[in-house]
Amino acid sequence: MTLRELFAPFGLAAPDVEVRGVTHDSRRVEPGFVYVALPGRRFDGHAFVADAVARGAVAVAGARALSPGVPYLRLPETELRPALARLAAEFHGRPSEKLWVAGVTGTDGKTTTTFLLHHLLASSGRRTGMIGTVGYDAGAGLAFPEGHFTTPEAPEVQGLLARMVEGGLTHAVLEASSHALAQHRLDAVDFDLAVWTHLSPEHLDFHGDMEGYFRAKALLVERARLAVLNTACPYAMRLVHRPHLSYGPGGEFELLEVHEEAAGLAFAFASPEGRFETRLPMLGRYNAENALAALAAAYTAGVSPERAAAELPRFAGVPGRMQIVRTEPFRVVVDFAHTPKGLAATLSALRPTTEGRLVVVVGSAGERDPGKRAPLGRTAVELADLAVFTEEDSRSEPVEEILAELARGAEEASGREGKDYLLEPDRGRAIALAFELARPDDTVVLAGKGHERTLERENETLPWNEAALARKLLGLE
Ligand SMILES: CC(=O)N[C@H]1[C@@H](OP(=O)(O)OP(=O)(O)OC[C@H]2O[C@@H](n3ccc(=O)[nH]c3=O)[C@H](O)[C@@H]2O)O[C@H](CO)[C@@H](O)[C@@H]1O[C@H](C)C(=O)N[C@@H](C)C(=O)N[C@H](CCC(=O)O)C(=O)O
Ligand SMILES: Nc1ncnc2c1ncn2[C@@H]1O[C@H](COP(=O)(O)OP(=O)(O)OP(=O)(O)O)[C@@H](O)[C@H]1O
Repeated sequence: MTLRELFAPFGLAAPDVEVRGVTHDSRRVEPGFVYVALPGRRFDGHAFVADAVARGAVAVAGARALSPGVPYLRLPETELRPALARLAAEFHGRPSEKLWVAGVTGTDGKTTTTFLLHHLLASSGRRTGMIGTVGYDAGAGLAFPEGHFTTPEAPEVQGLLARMVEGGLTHAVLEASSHALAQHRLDAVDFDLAVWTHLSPEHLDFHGDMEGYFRAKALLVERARLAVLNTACPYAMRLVHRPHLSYGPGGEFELLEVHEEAAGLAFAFASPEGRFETRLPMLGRYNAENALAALAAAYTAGVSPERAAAELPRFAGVPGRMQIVRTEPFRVVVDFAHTPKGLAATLSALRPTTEGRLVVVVGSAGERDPGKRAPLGRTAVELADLAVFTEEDSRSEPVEEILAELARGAEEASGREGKDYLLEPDRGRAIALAFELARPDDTVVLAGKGHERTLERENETLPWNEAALARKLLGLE
């Protein structure tokens, strides 16, 4: 594509030079790129215009009075991010228009519902890609890029969608974070479907209040042709004026019975095509709700509830999210929970199907949110029977100090009797210790690392794969 073609819709005459990319980050500029300067919290992208041009940018977009020496698209500041999205989409040939695209939004459940929908579409013969917190799959299997977001910036989103189109994919499922929606990262994505899980207070520092948070999420529903809305979420019910299908109590898709078992969930659901029974190899009752959302979403793409019910038992799970490593003689689960609330949800979800004790291995990251350490320690001993406190990306902070904070929280726990926690700074040894101490019918939860592929220490970054390490220590591989 040439610069003339790319800038014409913005009313700027530009020469016929070939454009080779679009980016908002001067460090990623290569010869032939268009650089879009964005004002940020830490930097003002306009300060890097000269740098971008020196690296070979053939044009710049920005909001300030500048003479960069290459064609300059000057826009009001509020239009820069939307323009970044539009330029990236045009550069990549508007790939979302060639795909059936679903966006999944909500406070919790986005990753799980995205994976479930991807599974239902792919297993019923639709070549499907995915972009989300865990990573992306543009057709060649799941990739776990470092520093990956839930929803990447517009140039990455559009680039990945273009790879999907080139690879012959026909469907894509995207996690849509509220940050991404507010920051126009998904502006130029043509959504066929919006899936809404539920809304509860989060990220209010960014959005101001619940209303701002709701408005950001609502953008997805307003932009999509059709929505799948949760009847149990009052915020979703404010969007029923939009074309939609409902799931949840009284909805078109409804859970009829849910049984929690050691290796997963067995449930029945009502659908527009009748009642079906299925099994989901996932733990946690809320995952039946995520599955229901995915069943309704897949239905809108033409996957019958009968077919979907037959495919759910083959779901491989979400890497690092309540991932079952094995079930006997004691159960081992890897989960990403790394906040007090997340850990409480995970431990509470596992308790009903744990006949023996609940053992948790957990740590808290260095250089991040130190205030959560003591509450994490406290939650661990209040809701588990035994906690092993260990490292979790301690970075430049001494592990012992982080462990001391976790232990301090544990000591404050109500109803605590005696010593129900241990300290082992080395994560691998901590996991091995938990396995040594586990008895038949116990559940051992390895919390905090989930799908992540590195463990950060002061002077080294180790490759990490918690589920693989657990399997190795258990002699399973
Ligand atoms: C709070 C937030 O959303 N921050 C986003 C914001 O960062 P910022 O305002 O600090 O940007 P900045 O570092 O000041 O830089 C300003 C501009 O100068 C550019 N720059 C900077 C330095 C340089 O040498 N050259 C250069 O061009 C930057 O690329 C940027 O365009 O603008 C950046 C560029 O667009 C984003 O990458 C960055 O996301 C950061 C990484 C982030 O952590 N975002 C999180 C909060 C996020 O989006 N999370 C959601 C999930 C939330 C959830 O549900 O949990 C997600 O979708 O991942
Ligand atoms: N439907 C749901 N209702 C309430 N809580 C849920 C639901 N689904 C998931 N959760 C909780 O949220 C946690 C994260 O789930 P998931 O990864 O699917 O959400 P997410 O919205 O994608 O968050 P992230 O982007 O951080 O991964 C789960 O471990 C569970 O505790």
